[in-house]
Amino acid sequence: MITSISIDKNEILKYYKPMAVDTHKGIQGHALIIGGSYGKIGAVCLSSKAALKTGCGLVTAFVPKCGYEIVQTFIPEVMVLTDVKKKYISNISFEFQPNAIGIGPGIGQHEATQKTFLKFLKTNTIPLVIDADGLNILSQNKSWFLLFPSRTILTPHPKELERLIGEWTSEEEKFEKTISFSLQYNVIIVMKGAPTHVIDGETIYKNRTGNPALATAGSGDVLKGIITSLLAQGYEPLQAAILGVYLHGLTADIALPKTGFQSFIASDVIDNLGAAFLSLG
Ligand SMILES: NC(=O)C1=CN([C@@H]2O[C@H](COP(=O)(O)OP(=O)(O)OC[C@H]3O[C@@H](n4cnc5c(N)ncnc54)[C@H](OP(=O)(O)O)[C@@H]3O)[C@@H](O)[C@H]2O)[C@@H](O)CC1
Ligand SMILES: Nc1ncnc2c1ncn2[C@@H]1O[C@H](COP(=O)(O)OP(=O)(O)O)[C@@H](O)[C@H]1O
Ligand SMILES: [Mg+2]
Repeated sequence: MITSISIDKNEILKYYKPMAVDTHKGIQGHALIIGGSYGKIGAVCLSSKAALKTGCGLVTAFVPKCGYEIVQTFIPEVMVLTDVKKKYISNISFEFQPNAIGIGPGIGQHEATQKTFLKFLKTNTIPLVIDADGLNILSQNKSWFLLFPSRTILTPHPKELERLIGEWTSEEEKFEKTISFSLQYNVIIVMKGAPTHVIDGETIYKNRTGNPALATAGSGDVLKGIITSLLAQGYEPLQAAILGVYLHGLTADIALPKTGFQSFIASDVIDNLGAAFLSLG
């Protein structure tokens, strides 16, 4: 039976954990953001900065070599690992244990990237968020769906969703197909849109924050960083998805009187995360 729940402040306060007084960066969670390709390193910069500004203690970005100085300069608080290739990722490898991994922003669909993504999926056991070209690669290789770790979070926009589940002819059918996908693979689907819905099997969570100011390049990359950060901090995957979309939308609601719809950009999401957290009390 389908259940519908609103994502509002009441719902969020069931999950939200203020930071403990005696915490330190070592227990605040370490997020790994894997992505980027020549011309799309910005997606990783936005995602990584959003992850740090959402409260995880450490963030590492894994990018092709051309991204090294870009990420280090954009956000020195983030650590950077590089692939052997200059313009795209060909061999995902890291020698530490992150608490959550977000993969996909700006990663492209180079054949070598697809290969290393498959190898990564076969061995990875760390909580995972997949976005953007990570989803597009999967859509081209549907047998890989069986490799999702249980409770993986997928964050498709409508076009990415269509590539994953196929076309729909009505809103009702879109929800039916997304629910079936979530049940079949035991994944949580953040169906981005206006508004965004989080689908966990037959439970549909409808977000109540956000506005058209979010229709701007990179705002999904930022959302992915926020959700990965919450996952790294120990939130359950469903809680991380719900709290993430709520905070993301709230930043746009808070900023709107200052920026208007048109001049709000993805960095404004990041800049308003502090105010969004403060509004939770
Ligand atoms: N600064 C950077 O480095 C940035 C890097 N980025 C990276 O670029 C990569 C490609 O990502 P992408 O989403 O731009 O391309 P893609 O998957 O072809 O989808 C585009 C098509 O989807 C549709 N569509 C989208 N939203 C929709 C909606 N709400 N409602 C309905 N339809 C919607 C729309 O289709 P149309 O309506 O035109 O048919 C549109 O043409 C990815 O890795 C990402 O991380 C970007 O994040 C930007 C900043
Ligand atoms: N009109 C709108 N109202 C509310 N949220 C929106 C609107 N348009 C876009 N968004 C949000 O902005 C984000 C866009 O994500 P995405 O398309 O992946 O952007 P990008 O790939 O450029 O980072 C999603 O979270 C989506 O829900
Ligand atoms: Mg996107």
